[in-house]
Amino acid sequence: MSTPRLPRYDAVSRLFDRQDYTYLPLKKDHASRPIWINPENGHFILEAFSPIADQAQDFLTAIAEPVSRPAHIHEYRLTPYSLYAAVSVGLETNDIIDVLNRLSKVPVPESVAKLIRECTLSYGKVKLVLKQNRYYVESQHPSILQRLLKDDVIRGARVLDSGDGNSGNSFLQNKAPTADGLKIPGTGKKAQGQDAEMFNTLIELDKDDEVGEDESEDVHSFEIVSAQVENVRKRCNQLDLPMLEEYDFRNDTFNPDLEIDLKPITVIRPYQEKSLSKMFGNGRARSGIIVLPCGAGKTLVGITAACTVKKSTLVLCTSSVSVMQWKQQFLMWSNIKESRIAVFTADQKERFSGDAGIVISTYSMVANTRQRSYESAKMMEFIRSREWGFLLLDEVHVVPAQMFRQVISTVATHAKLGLTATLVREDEKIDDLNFLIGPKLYEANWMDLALQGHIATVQCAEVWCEMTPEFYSEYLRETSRKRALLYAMNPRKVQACQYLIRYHEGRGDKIIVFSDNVYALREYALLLKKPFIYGGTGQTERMNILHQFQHNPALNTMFLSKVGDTSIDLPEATCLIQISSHYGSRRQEAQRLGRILRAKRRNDEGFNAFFYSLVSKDTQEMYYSTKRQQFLIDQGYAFKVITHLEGMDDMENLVYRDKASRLDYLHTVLMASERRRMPRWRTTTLARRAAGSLQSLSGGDSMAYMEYERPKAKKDVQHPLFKKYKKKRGAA
Ligand SMILES: Nc1ncnc2c1ncn2[C@@H]1O[C@H](COP(=O)(O)OP(=O)(O)OP(=O)(O)O)[C@@H](O)[C@H]1O
Repeated sequence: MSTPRLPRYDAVSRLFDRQDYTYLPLKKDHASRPIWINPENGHFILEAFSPIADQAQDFLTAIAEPVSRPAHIHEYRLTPYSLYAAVSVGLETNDIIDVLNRLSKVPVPESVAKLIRECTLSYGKVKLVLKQNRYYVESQHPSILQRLLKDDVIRGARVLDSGDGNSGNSFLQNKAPTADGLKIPGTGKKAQGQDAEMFNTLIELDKDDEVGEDESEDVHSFEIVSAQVENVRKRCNQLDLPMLEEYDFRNDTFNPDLEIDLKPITVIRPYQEKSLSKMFGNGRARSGIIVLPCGAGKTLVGITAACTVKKSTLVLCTSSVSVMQWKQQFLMWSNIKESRIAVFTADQKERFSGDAGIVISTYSMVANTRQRSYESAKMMEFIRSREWGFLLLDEVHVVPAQMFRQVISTVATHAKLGLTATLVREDEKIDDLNFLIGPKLYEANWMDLALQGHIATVQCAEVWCEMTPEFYSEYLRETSRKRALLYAMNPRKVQACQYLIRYHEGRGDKIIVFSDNVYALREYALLLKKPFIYGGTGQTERMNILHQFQHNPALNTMFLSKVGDTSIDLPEATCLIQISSHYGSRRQEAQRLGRILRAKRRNDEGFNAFFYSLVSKDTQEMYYSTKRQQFLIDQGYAFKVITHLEGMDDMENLVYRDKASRLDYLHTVLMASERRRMPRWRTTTLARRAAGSLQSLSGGDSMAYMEYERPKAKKDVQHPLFKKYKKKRGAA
């Protein structure tokens, strides 16, 4: 091996310190290649302005985790999970290294190639397939099955007389099913064609050799006892041979078919098609997670997947409001008969007619292990006693891993699809999803969808509001609990809110003002004479306000607590103002932005939606605000900082203009805090209490909404390859 060249030292070298990679030999034609590879940490930098950036982006999203994707330069990170996902959508070790080499300005560093080889050689080689209600461990590589059968646990789980004429001494040999006859657009030949095209352009692969490989080769398998599936899965993970889960739904004659198709008028969008092609690319249903921005139509993706599988489907959502929305969307997009859809919530316990159907419920209803009403217990028996073709899991990022385990062990299902907008990766619970549901199959780029007009273009701004001297001196004196109250109620912030509402109402916008703090929500709304909705608002009043907001031109602003973060589809809204928020939740920030991404007017010429975050200057809120924005910044949003709102101080009827009224107001705020007239509202406490009260009002009990500090990794749930990888990184 040749010795590595040393960095070239020049005038700017000191700025790069250990990140000086000028020693890496640039290829002659590097200018036409779009990727830089960091040999030390497996990060890729993509020049998003390159003519082949689109193809490169497709490829990088398939093999790596997007870290940050602003307009011109994108950053991706290679991880064992991302490589696991790459293999699960059909990419092979050599393809990955070859394509990377084609796209890279420098030869693929050996450290990176080694990681790819280590993580992918064994991944995807073993599949768990449920055929006619029997579980098979399947592989195209007999040697791998032999290796598995040397393991006591796996050998013990094997069915020795499978009853199909096979003695169990030799592997059952059969043909892998072909992808023909698959109906959803983009998952059949066309999607494979697109993939093939990309590969051909990039690596000039021989199509016959590579693309159709899976369809022509023999596969080998052995049957395992269904009660041992979980143990075998665990054991395979420990042996660095994780099993991919696939459902051969077209050959499943055991489970009755469900009559469901997309309506002819339903046209799915290209990115929805692409995400589904990752799931159904080889004619079977792969379990995994699809990540699409808020408002990009995850519901239709889930419905199209259900229309493809055409077997009994269980849909789980976070609240009873979502349950009703899913039902309505199934009826809107597909031709399913209403009698075939059943709803299972605290208020409704229906069953579908016929032998196949859809049940829509909440995670908490299905995971609940407490004493249940007679009706609920019967409904659970109905769910438990049958085999489900497809399990659709909505908003997987807010559901604790324990709840998933409960659900997954309760429901016998062949394929699982998780849907989410923000897969926050450093949370251990999110990591668990990879193995509880499956790998991430697809993640869309927010900016691309905005450019194509599928979601709105949003101008984001952080408005810095000076604390008034009275509030600030109180702030400096107080404990952190009261501090949070003071920066939320800062009179300059109230004024900014008043000003922005007036300005945007004047432009014809419909405005939602968000506050996590119910006390602040009420006070602001009452002062500015606008309606507000929070957990305690009755259903009739809530519906009335939402209806007025949508249809009454005289009502253009409403205040919403965190009950409005999800499950509220208000395409009329074009402007968001956030006055108080969870202290560091990037996820919540993204979900709030999601409320305006679906703006009806998004395709009007020059249309922009607006997202303002009001922050009290020189307080802790500034730190939390910066932290919250990180996810959106990584998606390419730029937050402008506004330090002065032009004309605000001269505005007619500006609240708290004089010192006396501000002192009065301060007194009221402090008194309110003392008397505990409001919910205890230190942010962490509020979050915990809200999980018990506000969410239960909307049927979302037990949802985890807070973002947690990264907990210590639990040894037993961590994939060994990941451990290995971490160890190596630590040692490096
Ligand atoms: N292919 C399509 N054609 C027309 N309209 C679509 C299509 N896909 C989605 N929509 C519309 O886009 C809007 C947003 O869809 P949906 O509510 O499923 O988004 P979402 O991704 O679930 O958002 P969130 O994460 O905020 O819940 C809906 O009004 C839906 O009807």
